[in-house]
Amino acid sequence: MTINNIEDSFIQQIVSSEAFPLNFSDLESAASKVIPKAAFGYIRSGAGGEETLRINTTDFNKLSIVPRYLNDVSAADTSIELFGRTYPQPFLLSPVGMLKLAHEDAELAVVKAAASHQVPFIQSTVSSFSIEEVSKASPGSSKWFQLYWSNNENISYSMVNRAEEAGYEAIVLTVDTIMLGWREEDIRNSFSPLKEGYGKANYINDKVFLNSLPSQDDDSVIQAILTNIFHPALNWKHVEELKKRTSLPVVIKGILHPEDAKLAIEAGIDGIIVSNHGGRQMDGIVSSIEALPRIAKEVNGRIPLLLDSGIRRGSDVVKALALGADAVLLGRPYVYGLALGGQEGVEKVLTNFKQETSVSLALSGAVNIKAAKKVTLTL
Ligand SMILES: Cc1cc2nc3c(=O)[nH]c(=O)nc-3n(C[C@H](O)[C@H](O)[C@H](O)COP(=O)(O)O)c2cc1C
Ligand SMILES: O=C(O)C(=O)c1ccccc1
Repeated sequence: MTINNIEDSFIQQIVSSEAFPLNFSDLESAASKVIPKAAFGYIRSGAGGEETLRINTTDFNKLSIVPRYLNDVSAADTSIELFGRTYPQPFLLSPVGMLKLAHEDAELAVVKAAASHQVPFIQSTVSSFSIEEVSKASPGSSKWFQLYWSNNENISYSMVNRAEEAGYEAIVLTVDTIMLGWREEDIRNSFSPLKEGYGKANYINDKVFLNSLPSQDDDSVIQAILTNIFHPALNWKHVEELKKRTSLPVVIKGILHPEDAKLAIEAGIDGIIVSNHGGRQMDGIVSSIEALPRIAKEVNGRIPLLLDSGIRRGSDVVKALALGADAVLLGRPYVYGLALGGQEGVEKVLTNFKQETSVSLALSGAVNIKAAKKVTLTL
C-alpha cells in the first residue's frame, strides 16, 4: 500500500458516517452485546485469574518505539515471504475453533474476508465447517490447517491428508492444548461448546474417525471427539512422525521456551509460532512478546518465526517485528468483527488493521519488513 492510498482510505474513513468500532476495546464491548453471554465469556476469557491474558497486552504497552524520520517511506512495502509464497501484509488469522459461536457463517465468512485481503486463514481442527466446505467457499485463497493431534493417530494423518488434498499451504501443530486450561468463566457458565457439538465438522467428515466409532449417534461422536482431542502424551516423536507424513511445511504453535525452539529445529520443523494461546491455557505464564527475543536469538533466522497473543494495534506489529518476529497472527479481533458483521465485519477489522499497520511501519521509519526488524525499541 502506498502512502497516497493510505491517505485516500483515511479520508474515506473520516467522511464515512457508519460507526464500526475502530479499536479492540470498542470491538470487544460491541461484540459483548451481540454474542450470547456464555459464548462471549468463552471467547473473551483467559485461564485462571487472567493475569497472562492481561500481560499479553500490557507487556506490549511497556515497550516504546523510537522512530526514525527523513527516510523516504513513500513507497513502503509491507509484504512478507513465507515458505516460498509472498503475502501483502505481515499478518495472518489465528486458528479459532467453533466460530459459529460468533456468527452462523463462521469460517465461511472469515475465509472469504481473509481472501479479499490476501491474508492467510488458519483453520482450526475444531472448526464449525469442514476443510472441504471452507475450501469450496474460497478456492484458491491461502489457507493453513491447524492440527489438534488425535489419540488415534490415523485420524490426525487423515485430517492432514484432507488439508493437503484441498490445497492448504501448511500444517500448524498446536502443542499447548494437550488438556483444557482451567477456565473459570466457562465453569461458572457451565459452558462447553465442544460438548454442544460446535467443533465437530472436521470429525464427522472424516472416514477414519467415522470408522473408529462404535455407533454414529451424536453422543458417540461428541464422546469420541473428547477422547481424541486431549492428548497429554504428545511428544517430539509425534512431531517427527508428522514431518514424515506430509510434504507441507509443519509449523509448531505454542512455543515459549528457547530450548523448545531448539528442539523444534532439530526435529526438522519449518516454522514456529510463539504463543500462549491468547492466555486461555495456563495462567501465570510468560506473555508472547516477552518470550520472543530469547526465542528469536535461538532461532537466529533459520526458520520463520511468528507470534500471536495480544496483537491489537499496528504498533504491536512493529514491536513484534523489531523483537525478531517475521509475521504476527490476529485472534480475538477478527472474531469480534465476525460477530458484528459476518464477512463484512471481518473485512472491516482487516481493513483498519492493515491501514494502522502500514501507517505504524512508515511512521517508525521502516520502508519494509526487513527494516522493521531494525526499529529501535526502549523499555
Ligand atoms: C475462542 C477461541 C478459540 C480458539 N481455538 C483455537 C484452536 O482451535 N486452535 C488453536 O490452535 N488455537 C485456538 N485459539 C487460540 C488462537 O489461535 C490464538 O492463539 C489466540 O487467540 C491469540 O491471541 P489473541 O486472541 O490475543 O489475538 C483460540 C482462541 C480463541 C479466542
Ligand atoms: O478454546 C480454545 O482456546 C481451544 O483452543 C480449544 C481447545 C479444545 C477444544 C476446543 C477449543
